[in-house]
Amino acid sequence: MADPVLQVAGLRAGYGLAEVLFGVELHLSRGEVAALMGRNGAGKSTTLKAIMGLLPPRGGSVRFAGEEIAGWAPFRIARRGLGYVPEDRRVFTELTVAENLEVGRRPAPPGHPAWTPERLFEVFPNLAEMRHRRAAAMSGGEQQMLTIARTLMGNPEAVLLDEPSEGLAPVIVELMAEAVLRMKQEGIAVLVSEQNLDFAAAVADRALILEKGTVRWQGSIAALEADEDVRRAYLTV
Ligand SMILES: Nc1ncnc2c1ncn2[C@@H]1O[C@H](COP(=O)(O)OP(=O)(O)OP(=O)(O)O)[C@@H](O)[C@H]1O
Repeated sequence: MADPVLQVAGLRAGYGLAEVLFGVELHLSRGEVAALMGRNGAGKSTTLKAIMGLLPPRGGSVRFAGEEIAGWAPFRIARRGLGYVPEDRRVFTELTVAENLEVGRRPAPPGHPAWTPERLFEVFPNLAEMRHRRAAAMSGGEQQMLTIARTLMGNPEAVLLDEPSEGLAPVIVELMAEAVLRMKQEGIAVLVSEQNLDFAAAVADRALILEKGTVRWQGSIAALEADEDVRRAYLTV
């Protein structure tokens, strides 16, 4: 396994009395895109929230860039270099696109070129056209793009992306896929929760399939595409 930036072992989490994750095991290598797949309710969002500290892990280990981060507060994890883009867009609706980007600005680690709005506007050309528009006047897909761009302004080493393609128009889904590939080119590792195999195949090197809070299958996207039994057993087809 090539130098994992993120290594999760035996991760358990839940809500109140409900146990949802039963020992999730996964790793993400530097500069790799991996798709966390599985049906509704399998535990994809919960896994990302538990890694990010938004839901305190009840057990297990989360190592990020060589440090144990399980139990850390989310802001501290974000500052350490792990970005998180939730399913529900989190933009400041009263601020413009450019202002939203400034809110996310944090210094880059030594030796890494910092993201600037100009570089981000190359990755997200549709945002460039609306840089002075208030976020309230953007579509859901555009707001989702802006949330990703703002996360990149924090110069993360790795990003957790929760269901980026869900409910978006096909043309925006394509832009989203391009943005994820561009992040990979820039050396950012991405763990993307995704139900859509086409989107996963477009962006990811590898897939992990969750069912009932544990990883049941993992392998290359090509292996997943070739294995109808696995897709039928664990994915919505
Ligand atoms: N805030 C919450 N309180 C209680 N139970 C929750 C909460 N959020 C999620 N769950 C439960 O945890 C389980 C896993 O949900 P999770 O959202 O992680 O699944 P998912 O794989 O991301 O699916 P989806 O695509 O539906 O988001 C489900 O049974 C869900 O009902």
